[in-house]
Amino acid sequence: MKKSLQHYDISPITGFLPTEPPLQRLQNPIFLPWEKIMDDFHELLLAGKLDKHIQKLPLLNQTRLENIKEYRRAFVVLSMLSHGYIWGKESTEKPLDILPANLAIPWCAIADYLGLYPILCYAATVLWNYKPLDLEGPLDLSNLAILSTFTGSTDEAWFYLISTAIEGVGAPCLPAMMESIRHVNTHDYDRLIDNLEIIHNLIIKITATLARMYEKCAPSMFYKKIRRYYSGWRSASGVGLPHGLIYEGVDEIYDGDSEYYQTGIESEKATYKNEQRYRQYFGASAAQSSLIAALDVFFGVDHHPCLADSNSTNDSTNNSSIPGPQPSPFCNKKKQTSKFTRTNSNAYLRAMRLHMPGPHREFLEDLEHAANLRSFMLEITNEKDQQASKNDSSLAKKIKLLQVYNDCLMQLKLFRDKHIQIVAVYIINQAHKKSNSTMMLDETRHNLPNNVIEYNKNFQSTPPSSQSSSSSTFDTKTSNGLLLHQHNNKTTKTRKVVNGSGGTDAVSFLKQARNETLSSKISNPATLHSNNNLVWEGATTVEEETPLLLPKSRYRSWLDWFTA
Ligand code: HEM
Repeated sequence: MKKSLQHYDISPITGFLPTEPPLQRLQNPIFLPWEKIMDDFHELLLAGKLDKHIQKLPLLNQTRLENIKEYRRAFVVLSMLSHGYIWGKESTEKPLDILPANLAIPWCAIADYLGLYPILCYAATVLWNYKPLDLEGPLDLSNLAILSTFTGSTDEAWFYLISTAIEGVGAPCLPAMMESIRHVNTHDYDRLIDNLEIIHNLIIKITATLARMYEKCAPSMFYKKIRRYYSGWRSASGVGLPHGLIYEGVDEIYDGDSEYYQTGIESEKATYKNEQRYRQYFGASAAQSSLIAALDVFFGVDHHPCLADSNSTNDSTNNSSIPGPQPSPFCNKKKQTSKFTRTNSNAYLRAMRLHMPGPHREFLEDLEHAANLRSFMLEITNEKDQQASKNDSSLAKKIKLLQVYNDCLMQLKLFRDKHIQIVAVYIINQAHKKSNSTMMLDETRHNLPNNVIEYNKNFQSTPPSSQSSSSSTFDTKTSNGLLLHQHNNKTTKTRKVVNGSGGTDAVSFLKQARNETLSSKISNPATLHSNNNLVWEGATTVEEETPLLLPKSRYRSWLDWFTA
């Protein structure tokens, strides 16, 4: 890459976390009214008085913020205040759909400055929301504290800090990626292998950090108390914001952001047309982590459209959550116009990039162009009919390189496996517990946890992706086990989809991302012949863990695997 990591606001030491710890408080007395509410934030939420205090806030002039650290702190504060204001209501009350101007105006301006949307995001909860206990200490769980939370609980702090620690632990991946790109260009196999091994070990540490989620964040606490606060206002009819949110004083007529608008399904586009003053944004999600996205781009993991992209225009007709071997024609068409689709034609993941700080998003876009590892791997493994002795050193290096490349993908896949287990425990199981107990959908519609959307043939609302669902579609969905619960009888057909914070059909989407990681592995093209010679026969991608030097006949194609 031509530009340095620093150009993208990335540190070789701290990665996407800022080089200096985030500001704990805005010191300029002008901003005291914001910080004062933050001082009593949990208490005000608990007492149900946050909205009254917010309504009395003066409109502060955000142009008095002086540097990036202040802008980031202000963004964290306004994100917390705004989400507290919208989602802090008693569960029986309908959320307000207008954000008052004293929050909306500065929040939008600050978001603009940071290259973000005015909505809570990963940067606000994870990247700019921690303090190291010891300034000289490591950025890991032994040395991190949180700055702001909604509930004041250790569970919520831990939930954010796991991601902060992942960013800290995984930070050295970034210089190693840059090095690797250079070594691909110079065909320096040894150094390339060294750097890939570094990344491989770091992904193992990332997964180990993720697995510590269970230690201090209780699933029920997460599900019942924490999660509601970081919901967005897109596809939010189930939680009482069918049109989204009006940012008072910002846009009397909102004409929509074209890129964001492109990810909308037809019905939402109509909402934009008729209710132009409403904005709709996805809520916060660790899917907005630039680190995990960078690993995908670097290794060339292709993400395809899926059912979970209920916001993608083509997906309304595609009920399969299994990725096709190639991006759909829709995506190829989009590739010519959108800069986000080179390896990533999944509308939700693309939309998540729009919720990353501007420079980090720019980094991913440039990395899309610079990433050369996968094409290099395919190039060398596709060299056909190279015959060499078993001890040929260049062939041995190629085999080693292929092995370490595949091992990295395997670790990324194991990260996703662990993540899916966590989602099952923290969301799916919790949603099922909850729905088995009490819920009467039609009477308490907005009390529904925002991740369970129940579609019933007799209700007016229809599933986003299957308005003409046939029973076979329902059957396919039911095969997801925990994810979907289907109940059929003569008069009603109901299905429950457990959605992610972004409104996606969570487990199908996550499994797809996991499978796409695995299917990026490249089979070893070298076959050991009876004359003790290795023959390099040209590779295909593989979908299962396969030891090197297996005869090619033992590899299964994606199609075979799927059919099986
Ligand atoms: C209790 C902990 C967690 C839960 C319940 C959870 C839940 C989810 C859900 C439901 C999704 C689907 C999309 C969405 O709704 O946004 C998702 C996506 C994602 N999450 Fe998490 N998550 C958790 C922790 C983490 C952590 C710590 C990371 C690491 C930084 C992470 C990284 C991702 C990524 C990268 C995606 C996009 C899909 C993919 O690339 O595989 N998550 N998560």
